[in-house]
Amino acid sequence: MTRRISLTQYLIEQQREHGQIPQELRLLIEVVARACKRISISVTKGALGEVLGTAGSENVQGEIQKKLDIIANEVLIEANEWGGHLAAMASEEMEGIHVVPNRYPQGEYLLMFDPLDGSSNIDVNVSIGTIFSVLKKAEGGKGVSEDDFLQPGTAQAAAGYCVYGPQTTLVLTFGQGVAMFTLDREQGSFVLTSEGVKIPEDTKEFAINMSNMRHWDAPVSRYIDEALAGSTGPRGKDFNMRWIASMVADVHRILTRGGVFLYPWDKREPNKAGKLRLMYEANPMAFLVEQAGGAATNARQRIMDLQPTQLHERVAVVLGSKKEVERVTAYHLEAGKK
Ligand SMILES: O=P(O)(O)OC[C@H]1O[C@](O)(COP(=O)(O)O)[C@@H](O)[C@@H]1O
Ligand SMILES: [Mg+2]
Ligand SMILES: [Mg+2]
Repeated sequence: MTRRISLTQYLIEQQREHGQIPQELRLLIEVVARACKRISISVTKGALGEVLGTAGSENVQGEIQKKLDIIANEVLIEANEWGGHLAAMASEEMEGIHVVPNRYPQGEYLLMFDPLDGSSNIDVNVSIGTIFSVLKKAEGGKGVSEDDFLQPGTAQAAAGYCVYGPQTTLVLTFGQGVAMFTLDREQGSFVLTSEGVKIPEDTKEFAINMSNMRHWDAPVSRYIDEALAGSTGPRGKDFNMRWIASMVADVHRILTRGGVFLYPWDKREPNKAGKLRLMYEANPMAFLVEQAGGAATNARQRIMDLQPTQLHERVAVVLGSKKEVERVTAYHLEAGKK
């Protein structure tokens, strides 16, 4: 039975008793959690809060922005910029970095986020979320620039997400395991509901957008064909499929009961490494999944080892139950081509 302590208590415990997190980082996570609470309130209001629908603008990736994409981005920036823990922020929804204005105290951390993940699910009342990753600015050097953000996932000081579903759940790692907190709406606080989260090594459940099948690379088709062949095929067991189309909700299911998630490179846009973003989606999720005993690759290499070359870099993603991720990766390495 998990101890029912608040997020604040948990963080203080990590800081004081286990010496795992510096005070600045603890306070930063508290602010992010507060912002997620505010986003959760907006999400829950739905049509009543006039937060549904498109905003009539495009983000830097050329994607139509939903009202909630913009609201969530603003909430995260406003909540974090005056706290004194950050040097700068970067978001999927903004072209350049957002440097903490001079009027506020400057900190040494860098915060990256996908303010609203699963945008296509907002209007249809399906789970969506916020994904975030924290890096530390390298010591020395004046000011802060985009280059400071270009650190591999292994450098993350913390990562997490908040999923806005039937429950609002905050999931966190500082590199010492994964903890989950459920929002108690009456108390207005996140309460620890699961510690030492572990993803089973084996699974019988995969998540992939099957409508892209004709565009897949041969190793992806091989893996899915074998799974679909079920108990009479080479895998000797029946597989189930799930695709929520909110990475945050698909990863939450995998952290909860196992499974494998794939958003592979495909032939639609051959020059694009993948659909998902390395800094705002893949790295934080890879950190969480590895901390829960799973694995995360771009179908060839460990995601967290990749050296980013640009803020909005895309990447192919295979993550979840370790043995399945190893299998998909091995099929790609065997094939030896993209
Ligand atoms: O439309 P598709 O191909 O199902 O893609 C769904 C994927 O796109 C995403 O929605 C991309 O994230 P955003 O909504 O933040 O742009 C992922 O959450 C999800 O896994
Ligand atoms: Mg996203
Ligand atoms: Mg998004």
